[in-house]
Amino acid sequence: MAVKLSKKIMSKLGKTNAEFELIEEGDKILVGLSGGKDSLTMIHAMKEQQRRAPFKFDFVAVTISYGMGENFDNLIAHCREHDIPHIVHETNTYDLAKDKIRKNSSFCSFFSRMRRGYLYSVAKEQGCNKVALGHHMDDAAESFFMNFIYNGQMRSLAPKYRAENGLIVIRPLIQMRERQLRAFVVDNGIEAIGDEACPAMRFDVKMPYARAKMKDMLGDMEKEYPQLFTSLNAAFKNISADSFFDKEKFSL
Ligand SMILES: Nc1ncnc2c1ncn2[C@@H]1O[C@H](COP(=O)(O)OP(=O)(O)OP(=O)(O)O)[C@@H](O)[C@H]1O
Repeated sequence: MAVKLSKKIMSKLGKTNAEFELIEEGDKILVGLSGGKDSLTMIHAMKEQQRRAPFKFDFVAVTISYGMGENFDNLIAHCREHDIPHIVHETNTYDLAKDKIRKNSSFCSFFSRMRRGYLYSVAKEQGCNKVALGHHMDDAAESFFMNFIYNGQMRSLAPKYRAENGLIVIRPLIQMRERQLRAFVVDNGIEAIGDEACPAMRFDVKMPYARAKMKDMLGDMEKEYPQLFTSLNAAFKNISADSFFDKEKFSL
C-alpha cells in the first residue's frame, strides 16, 4: 500500500534541501536506515522527493547489522514492497564490543563510531558521494544542550558537512520535529524498530540517561515557551561567535 506523507514533511524537506543544497542533480546517496521511525520516514520522503524533483538523483538504503542476531525481515520486506533499494551490511561489532566494554570504553560512542565507519565504507563501495542520516530538530537541540551542559562545548548537528574521507554527510530531516516523524509511521501503520534494538539493552550498562534528561528538560521548557524550537532553529543560523570568550573568534 502506498504511504501518505504530510504536506508539512514534504515542504520542510523541500525547503531544507533548497536552503542547504543537500540533494543535488546526479547525487548518489547512501541513506542510513536503522529501521527506526526517523530513518523510515527519511527513505519515504526521499522516494517522494525523487518523484517530484525536477532533477535526478539516486539513493540506496543501507542497514548496518551489529551481528547480534537482529531480525531485519520486516524491514527488508518493507523496502521491497516500496521499491526502495536496500542493503543489509553484516558486521561483528557486537563481538568486538564485548572486549571494549571490559576495557570500560564508552558503549554508545563505540557503536556509533563503528557504524559510521561501516556506512562510509559501504558508501564508497556503492559509488555514493553523500551519506544521509535521519537526525531531526529535537536531536539537534538535545545534542546542543548535552554538549553545553556535559562537555562545555557549543556544538550541534550540522545539516551538511564534509567528512574527512571526502564524503558529504547530509541531514534532510534536521528542521523537522520528532513528533512529525512519529506521526508518519503511526498514521501509515508502519512497524518501526524501537529502543529494544539498541545494543546497550543487551549489556549490563547504564542507558544513555543524559539524552533522556535533555529531552525532559526541553519538554518542560517548551511548555513554558511554546516557540522554543522555532527560536532554537533561528538561533542556530544566527551565531555571534565573537560575543563569546573564544580568543580565536574575537573580531579584533
Ligand atoms: N544500524 C544502522 N544502520 C544504518 N543507519 C543507521 C543505523 N543506526 C542509525 N543509523 C542512522 O543514523 C541516524 C541517527 O541514529 P540514531 O541512533 O541517533 O537514530 P534514532 O534517533 O534512533 O533514529 P531512527 O529512528 O532512524 O533509528 C539514523 O536516523 C540513521 O539514519
